[in-house]
Formats: sequence, structure tokens, C-alpha cells
Amino acid sequence: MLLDVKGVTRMFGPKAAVDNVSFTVAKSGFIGVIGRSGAGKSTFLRMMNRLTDATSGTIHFDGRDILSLTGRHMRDWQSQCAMIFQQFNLVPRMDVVSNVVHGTLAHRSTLSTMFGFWPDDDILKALAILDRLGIAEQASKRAEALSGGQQQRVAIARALMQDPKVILADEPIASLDPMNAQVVMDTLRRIHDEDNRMVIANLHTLDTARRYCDRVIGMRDGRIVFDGTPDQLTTGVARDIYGADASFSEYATSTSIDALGTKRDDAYAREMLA
Ligand SMILES: Nc1ncnc2c1ncn2[C@@H]1O[C@H](COP(=O)(O)OP(=O)(O)OP(=O)(O)O)[C@@H](O)[C@H]1O
Repeated sequence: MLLDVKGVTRMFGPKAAVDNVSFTVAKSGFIGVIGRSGAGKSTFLRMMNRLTDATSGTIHFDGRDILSLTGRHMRDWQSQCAMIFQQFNLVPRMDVVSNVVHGTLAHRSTLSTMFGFWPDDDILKALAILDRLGIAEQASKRAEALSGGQQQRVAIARALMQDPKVILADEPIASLDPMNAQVVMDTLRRIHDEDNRMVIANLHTLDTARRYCDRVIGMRDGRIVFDGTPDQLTTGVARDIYGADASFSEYATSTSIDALGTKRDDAYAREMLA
């Protein structure tokens, strides 16, 4: 089993933000987590990355007990498990290449980091990744000069500098217009397809989850209420996940990415779930 999540709970005071969550993933896939605001999606990702401690439960990745790692072992895991955020989290006034090289910070001395001395090899690697993501020509610009979609691709490039096994994306397209959202989702999907890195993305829109994911997990009030393939994600199921009544409209949870292209094949999804 590649990923084995058992009974993971996170309490904030008396409230369970994540409540006894369990699921397994047999092989690397592109997994979407959906649910209304406050369902526990971010808290779960943050526990996987060890930004937040779990109250109870276990997470094993490739046999390793993630929640009990400490010190250097925890930092090693964090670099193998890169996070991407809605707000990109770049240094706005710093140029794009430096932002990307920042992805190797965990391995750098404080002095070289403070003075921005990046080894040539790191710069070349950063440029190659930017080129792969189609934004090499932006390398010398300040991050703040780029469009939102370009900035998110820089954030993805920074994540790739760590050569992660897993990419955790917390609402990666929530701040983007449909065109940029599509470019960013296409990029994440391509990274999964070409490198076989696992992607777990919190998504707030159904059309994106259906189109890009092999498997979709629906959360409601901290619990998993759906776990299946995109084609099993019917309007009725979605209504249950979002805790909505019969007046629920899918339109309310759409980025309209689907209008820009065609839907994915679900064969891989079924294989992964088997
Ligand atoms: N640091 C915290 N202190 C107290 N409560 C928190 C904290 N972080 C999250 N919560 C609560 O835990 C619950 C789950 O929040 P979480 O951010 O994981 O949900 P989400 O599904 O990611 O929603 P959103 O998309 O709005 O971020 C919410 O009720 C939230 O208020």
C-alpha cells in the first residue's frame, strides 16, 4: 500500500476538524478532495505534511509512519511532500529563479540563503523546470510581475526543486480565472502523468475534480462521505457532500473549466481503486 490513512482525527477544542478519516491508496494517483468550506480539507493536507499535528490516528506512506517522524526525518518527509497554496506564497519582490531555488532551502546553510548565493547547478535545475512548465522566459522577472497562473506555475516549479514524491495542493486554482485555472491543473496533471508523483489536491469545484482526478474523496464535517471515481460523482452525491438541499446547483461549484476542453478517461481511476 502506498498511502494508508487510519483513523486520523484533529480536534480544535471540542470540535473535530478532521474526524476519524481512513482511506488507502494502492498506487500513485491524482486524488481530489472536495467539500464545502470548513469540511476539514486543509487540515488534513496540513497533517500529511506535518504542518499541523494530528490528535490521533496514523498515516503511513510507503511503509513509513509519517505522524511519528521527528527532527531530520520529519524535515526529510516535508521535502518529499511539497505543498502548493491558493495564494502561491512566493516572495513578491524576488525574481522568479530565486523563488524557485528557494525550494531547496531545507538543504542550504543560513548564510547562503541570507545572501542569495545559489549554486550554479541549482540555478540550471530551476531554469530547466521553468522551461518544462513553459515559463522560462519569465525567469528574471520579479514574481509580483507575473499573472496569477504564472505565479502558481512558479510555485509548482519551486515544489519540483525538492523532487517530491507527493504534491499536496491546497485549493491551487481558487484565486485564478478559468483559463489560468486550466493551465495550472493541466500542469499538475502532466507532472503526475510524466513523473508518477502522487498529487492530492483540495478542490472547491466539481467540474475540476471530475475532469482531472482519478479518484475523488468527498468530506463533510471532518468525515469522508464519498470516495470513488469521477463518474460516480453524480449530482445527488455532490448534494450530499455539500450538505445542500434539492435546490443545489452544480453551477455554484463550477469553474467552467469543462467548457474549455474535454473530460478525462476514467480507466486509470478504476485501476487505481481496484
Ligand atoms: N487553527 C485552527 N484553530 C481552530 N479551528 C480551526 C483551525 N484550523 C481549522 N479550524 C477549523 O477546523 C475546521 C476545518 O477547517 P479546514 O480549513 O480544514 O476546512 P477546509 O475544508 O479546508 O475549508 P476551507 O476551504 O474554507 O479552508 C473549520 O471548522 C475550521 O474553522
